[in-house]
Amino acid sequence: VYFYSGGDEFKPELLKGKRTIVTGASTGIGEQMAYHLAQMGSHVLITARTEEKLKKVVAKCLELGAPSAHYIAGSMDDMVFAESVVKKAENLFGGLDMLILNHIGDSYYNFFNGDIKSVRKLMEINFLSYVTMTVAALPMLKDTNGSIVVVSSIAGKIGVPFVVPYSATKFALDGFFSSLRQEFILKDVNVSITLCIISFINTEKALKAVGDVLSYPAAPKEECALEIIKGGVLRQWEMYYKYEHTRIPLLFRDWAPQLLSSFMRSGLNVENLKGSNHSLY
Ligand SMILES: NC(=O)C1=CN([C@@H]2O[C@H](COP(=O)(O)OP(=O)(O)OC[C@H]3O[C@@H](n4cnc5c(N)ncnc54)[C@H](OP(=O)(O)O)[C@@H]3O)[C@@H](O)[C@H]2O)C=CC1
Ligand SMILES: CC(C)CCC[C@@H](C)[C@H]1CC[C@H]2[C@@H]3C(=O)C=C4C[C@@H](O)CC[C@]4(C)[C@H]3CC[C@]12C
Repeated sequence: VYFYSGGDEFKPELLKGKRTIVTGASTGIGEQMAYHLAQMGSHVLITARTEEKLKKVVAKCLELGAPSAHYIAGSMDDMVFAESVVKKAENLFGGLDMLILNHIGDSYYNFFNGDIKSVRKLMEINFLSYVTMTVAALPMLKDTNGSIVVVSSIAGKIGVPFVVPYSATKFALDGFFSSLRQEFILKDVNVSITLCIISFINTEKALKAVGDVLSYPAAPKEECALEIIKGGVLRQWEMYYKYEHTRIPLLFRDWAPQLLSSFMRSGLNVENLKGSNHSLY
């Protein structure tokens, strides 16, 4: 099994001339994915809310060698907007090879505050918009035997404290896309789905959010972005980054969940949590 499954090798040429969408690409891992794709010669359409940042990312993509780079600004809590991103790709490129779903709405790193409205909103941004874009892009992806890449988290596989609503949206993605993958196989739909399980990454937002609470190393966003793209191109069902911070905890999850839980809690400095968000308890 090891030898026969390890045969595929990633080559940057595989992305030359491919037409891609990257969501949440104004900052963080999404921005880095856009740069990698540009360097490898892909056409990119990026999206997020902040137009000024998107403009700068597009300019850098063109500098790096993207044959074309465009942006569309808007918020993913609006499903009409989510759909319009896919339509824009159709108008610009006349087709699509890879849909990279990466954006997330703002979420706090603290005890669950009991605010249901914000849970619903996060579900719309982090989950429903992914579903909406997938449905809209499916006809084009079927034509090209393309790929869907869904960026999730180790917090979408294991219950981690202080990210209650966020974790729920990421678990939902696993349920939806892993089930959909099975149906694609049954229906001979040759569109790959790669679920990305990633651990703590050094993006500005993440470092700011966890502050002094986590004594845990953050991995580099540039490398993470490249590994996500590789996973998508190689049509892997799941990709893990960093390997040791995702695969090993996942091994413990099913066999020693309480040991894993206590290990996770032991690395936290709860007294350093920001503000007083403890109203529910
Ligand atoms: N960083 C980490 O430690 C980890 C990250 N991940 C996952 O990696 C992915 C990228 O994370 P990361 O790079 O850290 O995130 P960032 O916070 O750096 O970037 C989030 C992106 O989403 C955009 N965005 C935010 N709100 C909305 C909205 N309402 N509508 C549309 N776009 C929006 C932001 O741009 P704008 O504000 O302009 O809209 C930005 O481009 C996410 O799926 C995350 O869950 C997983 C595990 C760990
Ligand atoms: C399994 C254990 C051994 C390791 C636990 C690692 C924990 C502490 C890591 C793994 C996933 C990480 C979170 C994440 O996925 C995304 C974000 C969004 C960002 O905007 C703010 C930071 C946040 C909440 C990360 C916080 C730290 C988390 C919980």
